[in-house]
Amino acid sequence: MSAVLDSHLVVQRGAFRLDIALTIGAGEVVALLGPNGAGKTTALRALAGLLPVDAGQVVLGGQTLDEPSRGVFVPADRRPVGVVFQDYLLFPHLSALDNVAFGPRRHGVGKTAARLRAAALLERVGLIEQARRKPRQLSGGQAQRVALARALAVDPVLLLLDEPLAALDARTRLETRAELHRHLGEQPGATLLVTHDPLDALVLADRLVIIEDGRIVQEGDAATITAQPRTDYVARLVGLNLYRARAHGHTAVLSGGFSLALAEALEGDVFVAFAPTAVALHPRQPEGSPRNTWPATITGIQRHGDNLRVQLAGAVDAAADITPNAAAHLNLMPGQVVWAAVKATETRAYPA
Ligand SMILES: Nc1ncnc2c1ncn2[C@@H]1O[C@H](COP(=O)(O)OP(=O)(O)OP(=O)(O)O)[C@@H](O)[C@H]1O
Repeated sequence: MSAVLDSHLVVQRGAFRLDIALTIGAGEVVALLGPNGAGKTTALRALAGLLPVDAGQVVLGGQTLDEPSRGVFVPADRRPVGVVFQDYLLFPHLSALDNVAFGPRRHGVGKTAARLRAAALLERVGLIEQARRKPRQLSGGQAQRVALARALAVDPVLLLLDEPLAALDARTRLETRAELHRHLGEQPGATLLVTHDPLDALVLADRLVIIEDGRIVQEGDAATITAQPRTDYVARLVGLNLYRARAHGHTAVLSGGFSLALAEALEGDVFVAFAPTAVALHPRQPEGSPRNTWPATITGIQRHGDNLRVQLAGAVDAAADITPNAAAHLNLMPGQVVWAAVKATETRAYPA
């Protein structure tokens, strides 16, 4: 796959430094994920041309848009880039149609042609009936679709989506996510999606790029990342308990000194991971089983889908998912001490 976007973004903002290489192919959707303050918005603004890079370069479709060492900088409104911001930023005084026609008009398209193009795009996102409405007369999901139509109206070589579903309620989000998936499938250019939501990333993106503190910590397809997370943030993202340890054969010694029995034999520095559903809770130490067991204090209990997620502090800090039925049996409460157990066969270990 040839790269449509070929960039190395170096941006210094006070003490924070973003330094990432980002390449996206034709028709490819990449999700940029990371904790608060990791630099996602900074990367997006640099690509949009709202913030120049301090070093590196942005090359899009073979055209250099930003390269400080050569004195090249193409401003935002002359870049073939469409942006959907988190809060949509539609012009409140313009109709849905004129909001969508705005981009083509700025790119020099005549009024009639721009409005025809806008109507075709509103048709495509299923909003032609609402074409004359002002943004305040649209629902959140409809405004999101107008924002997408507006971003697509300039035939972007690069489409940037900043938390495009964040403002929607759960139900609308589900429908809009599926619809967005369909539109992104038809988008011939490169797409970068910035999100906090792992589900958005898994549904919408071909590849995930995870950044922490301005650096890429892991990238790849969802299956690879889910199977082998390499940081705490990534582990929480994919819903796993993750530990650094030193392995010797079937035993891994965690940094706190606790020994875990592993299913596979390894040597040296490793990651050990297991799912919260693999952690069983018992009122007393379970007897005569080949399990890893340790006493733990309950520090929190939250709803998690149909189950309860129990946070445990102890020799191994972990999250455990248990059914409401099991929780009622155990009469679980924060502060209570229970025994946690994980079978060796439920653990996954891989070299660090
Ligand atoms: N104008 C600024 N001047 C100095 N530092 C800034 C400025 N804007 C942002 N930063 C810093 O840059 C870092 C990255 O911020 P950025 O908004 O890119 O992160 P983010 O990953 O988008 O976070 P969030 O998920 O919270 O939106 C943060 O540490 C932030 O404090």
